[in-house]
Amino acid sequence: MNQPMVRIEGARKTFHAGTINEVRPMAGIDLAIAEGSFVIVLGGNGSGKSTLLNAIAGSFMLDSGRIELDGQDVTGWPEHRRASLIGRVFQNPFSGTAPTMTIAENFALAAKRGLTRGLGWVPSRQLRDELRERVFELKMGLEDRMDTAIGSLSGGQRQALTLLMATWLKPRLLLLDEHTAALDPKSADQVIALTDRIVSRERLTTLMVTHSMQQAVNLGDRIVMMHKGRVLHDYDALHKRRLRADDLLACFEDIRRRELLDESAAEMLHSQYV
Ligand SMILES: Nc1ncnc2c1ncn2[C@@H]1O[C@H](COP(=O)(O)OP(=O)(O)OP(=O)(O)O)[C@@H](O)[C@H]1O
Repeated sequence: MNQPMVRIEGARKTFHAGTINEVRPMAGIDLAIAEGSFVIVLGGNGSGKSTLLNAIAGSFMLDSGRIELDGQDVTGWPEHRRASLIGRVFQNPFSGTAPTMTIAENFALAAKRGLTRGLGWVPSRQLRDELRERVFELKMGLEDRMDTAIGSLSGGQRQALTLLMATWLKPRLLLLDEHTAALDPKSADQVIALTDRIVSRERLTTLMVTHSMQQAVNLGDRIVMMHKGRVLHDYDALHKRRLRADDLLACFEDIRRRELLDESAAEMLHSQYV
């Protein structure tokens, strides 16, 4: 691999260390992601998927390890500095946009990201024209509603617009954290199709967290499977092409079976000493 877009080395993070609530969602992660790669991140609840994305985005500092983005060591960079390189979409469709502002105003703000001066939240003529074209492509009938407050739209419409906003300036890295999980099935399908279109058209380096095995087999060129704060499996494009949703389900069942065995072994050990 030439210089990867993301390089993570020996990343560790423990929350609430030394207390009864101690959790270790990053237990030593090494990962290199090539420019233009679309990586699906899978794993059970609490395996550390969102924490991985948050660590890259700089939502917290690592206990140890290093993160490089686009060839730069960003380990010590605060979140707002990394935001100039990263587009993010979260699970909650109400979190990525300003609800009382119109579609056009929200996009004017998105277009300002990374710039300190020059543009305000009043959209220019050029932005409006470009926006209308891109919103028309969504086929959600929103192109005539540019001056509607975003808060009055459905979750699916908002999430589609949030995705468009997050990718407007072609970020070096796109982070999608279960961005369709809160949507009804039809809207989720629409947003997934849009995701696929934008990511392939712009060749965006992308990490997408999902619980959907179907999305995992249909999208992207690599699957990273997390377990207990580590990368348990890493399937490259060749391997991924042969995978079916059933294979991934079987993999999850195997993890669960091993966990149950570990739990009962621990209980047996505990009962011998109590
Ligand atoms: N900022 C934080 N403070 C304290 N604990 C945290 C923090 N972020 C994550 N955790 C904990 O780390 C563990 C892993 O969380 P994470 O959200 O990364 O899991 P996940 O794999 O995304 O799970 P899910 O599929 O349920 O969303 C969980 O126990 C979570 O409570």
